[in-house]
Amino acid sequence: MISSQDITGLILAGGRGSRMGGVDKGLQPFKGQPLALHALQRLQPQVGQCMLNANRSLDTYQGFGAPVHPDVLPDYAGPLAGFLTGLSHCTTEWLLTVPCDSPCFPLDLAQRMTAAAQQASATIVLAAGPEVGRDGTLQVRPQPVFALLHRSVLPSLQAFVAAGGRKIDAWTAQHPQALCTFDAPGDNVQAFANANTLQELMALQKMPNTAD
Ligand SMILES: Nc1nc2c(ncn2[C@@H]2O[C@H](COP(=O)(O)OP(=O)(O)OP(=O)(O)O)[C@@H](O)[C@H]2O)c(=O)[nH]1
Ligand SMILES: [Mg+2]
Repeated sequence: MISSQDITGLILAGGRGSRMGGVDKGLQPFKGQPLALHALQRLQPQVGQCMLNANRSLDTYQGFGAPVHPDVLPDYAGPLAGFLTGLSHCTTEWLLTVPCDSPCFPLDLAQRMTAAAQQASATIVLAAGPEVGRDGTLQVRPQPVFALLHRSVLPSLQAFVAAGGRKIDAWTAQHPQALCTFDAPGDNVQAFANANTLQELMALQKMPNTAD
């Protein structure tokens, strides 16, 4: 069994936030506290230790009480740059990533992701969960910024990004991987709701079933 102590949680807060007008998204308030702090507090009880990946306002992120690491790659290379940064600083067997802008993620994320890793003997597990499709219906889709990565995949990720690779699925496809689906009865259909714009963030705050 994989113990929670074998997992380092990583909050991804290193993006441009362009759809939010270029603000530092992790610092935008959600229910009275910064999004990234909210995500950190939701992940901390699930794992042995946590760290934050951010590229701006590093002093503010430092104040959240977990180590802060800016991207090891320049120029906002995307979420894989966050994965690479996290794996580069990870001293546990596993790294579990969550984005800062989906503050309602499952409280049993780590437990179910590690169970999926063991069941499939996978070195990479991606979450899958409901999302509102273009036709307005809920569809279960991969949520690839929610990733459980075994530390052994670091050299492969280094090589992939060094060759210019930026797409998460193109990289994960190179490894034994599993999908962990969060669509059981009782699972929150809003668990992976994502605030990319200020309007989406306001809507997320007003949703009734997003409380901890
Ligand atoms: N470290 C790092 N993380 C990133 C980067 N780009 C996106 N992310 C993170 O990946 C997750 C998903 O990002 P998006 O919401 O698609 O992108 P964003 O940059 O936050 O916002 P947009 O610029 O509006 O796309 C978020 O947690 C981001 O913080 C990057 O260049 N570096
Ligand atoms: Mg997003």
